[in-house]
Formats: sequence, C-alpha cells, structure tokens
Amino acid sequence: MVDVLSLGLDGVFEIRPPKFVDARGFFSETWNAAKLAKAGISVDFVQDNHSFSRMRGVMRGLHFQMPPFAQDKLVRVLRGSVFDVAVDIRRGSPTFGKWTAVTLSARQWNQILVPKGFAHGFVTLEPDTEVVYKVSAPYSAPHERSIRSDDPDIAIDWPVPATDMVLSPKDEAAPFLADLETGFNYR
Ligand SMILES: Cc1cn([C@H]2C[C@H](O)[C@@H](COP(=O)(O)OP(=O)(O)O[C@H]3O[C@@H](C)C(=O)[C@@H](O)[C@H]3O)O2)c(=O)[nH]c1=O
Repeated sequence: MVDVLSLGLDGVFEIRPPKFVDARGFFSETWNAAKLAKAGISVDFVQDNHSFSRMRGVMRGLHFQMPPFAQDKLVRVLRGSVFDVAVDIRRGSPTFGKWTAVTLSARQWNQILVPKGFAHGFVTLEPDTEVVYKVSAPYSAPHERSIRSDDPDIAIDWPVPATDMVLSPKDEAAPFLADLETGFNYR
C-alpha cells in the first residue's frame, strides 16, 4: 500500500510509493489513480514535466498558475535531491502565507502533492538533479506567476544560503506575495 502523509497544510501530502527490488533492479508504480483515490486524492493529470539542474543551489520558484489554469502537481526526483516547498496562497485561508517542505530524493523515492491554491518551489541540494512532475492543467504562460523565494512574510528556511542560489531572471524579478493577485480565495 502506498503511504500518504500530511505535511501539515490543507491537501499537501508526502507520498511514498512502494519499490519492489529484485536482482534485476526495481519496479514501482509512481502514480496509481485508484490507490490514491482511496487515500482521498483525486487528480486528473494532463502533462508531465522534467527539469534538470546542473548545480546545487538552483532555485526554481515560487511558482503557480492562476485559474482557470491552476495546477495540482505531483513532484518527484529521479537523480539527486531537492528541498521542496508548498506555500498557501488562498486569500482568507487560516494558513495563508504559511509554508511546508519535504526533502525529495531519488534515494528516498518520495513525492510531494502540491494542490491548486499553493505556490511551489524547490532548491537543489546536489549537482545534476532531475525532477519530474505531473500537472493537472496545461502550461499557460499568461497565467503563470512567480513569488519571491525570499519573501520575508513567508520566511522559508531554505537549507542553501541565498548567496549560493542560482535563479532565473524571471524569479529574480518576482514580486512579494502581498503585492500579487493570486486568483485563489479560501472557500
Ligand atoms: C513550466 C513550463 C515551462 N515551459 C517553458 C517556458 C520557458 O521557456 C522554459 C523554462 O520555464 P521556467 O523558467 O518557468 O521553468 P521552471 O523555473 O523550472 O518552472 C517550473 O518551476 C517549478 C517550481 C514548478 O512548480 C513548475 O510548475 C514550473 O513553474 O520552459 C514550457 O514550455 N512548459 C511548461 O509547463
């Protein structure tokens, strides 16, 4: 049975799929809709993404897409490791602006489910890290938004010093959560 653990925020879970190891190698179901539905997780995924980061300290995020292109994301690591973060951006939520995190690694074979209404980001902990994730809505450039990963109102305790981080120009220029229309309202 697949282990599903709450990460303390509404709908954010760590998922640990079983891995069947034998003399040839291993086999693992990395997404099984019926099994996850039994754990209360129902998502229709429409796109798979794969990113490669050359060095430790690559910071991607915090990202989300506005409705109607909001995305649930199921994220895992094929090589290396990341510190992976979800932030509640639903205005009016009792946990608005709160973050939670899990270290994802190829060795641990764990995943994070980041639902709609949450921003997502990660920093790589090792060089040559590959991250793959499923998303429940297609990419839409006009709907994508970034929030500063060093937003002091969110105050994420990243395990890599800011001076060692590598950001895209888009993320360097990202606004603070307080200055952003997220498009998500609680209930
Ligand atoms: C996200 C995305 C990007 N692209 C293109 C746009 C751009 O030219 C290039 C690189 O895009 P980015 O710089 O946005 O890539 P990246 O910074 O890796 O963005 C990703 O970060 C993580 C944290 C997420 O949660 C993802 O949803 C996504 O936002 O890839 C697509 O074609 N499809 C996509 O779904």
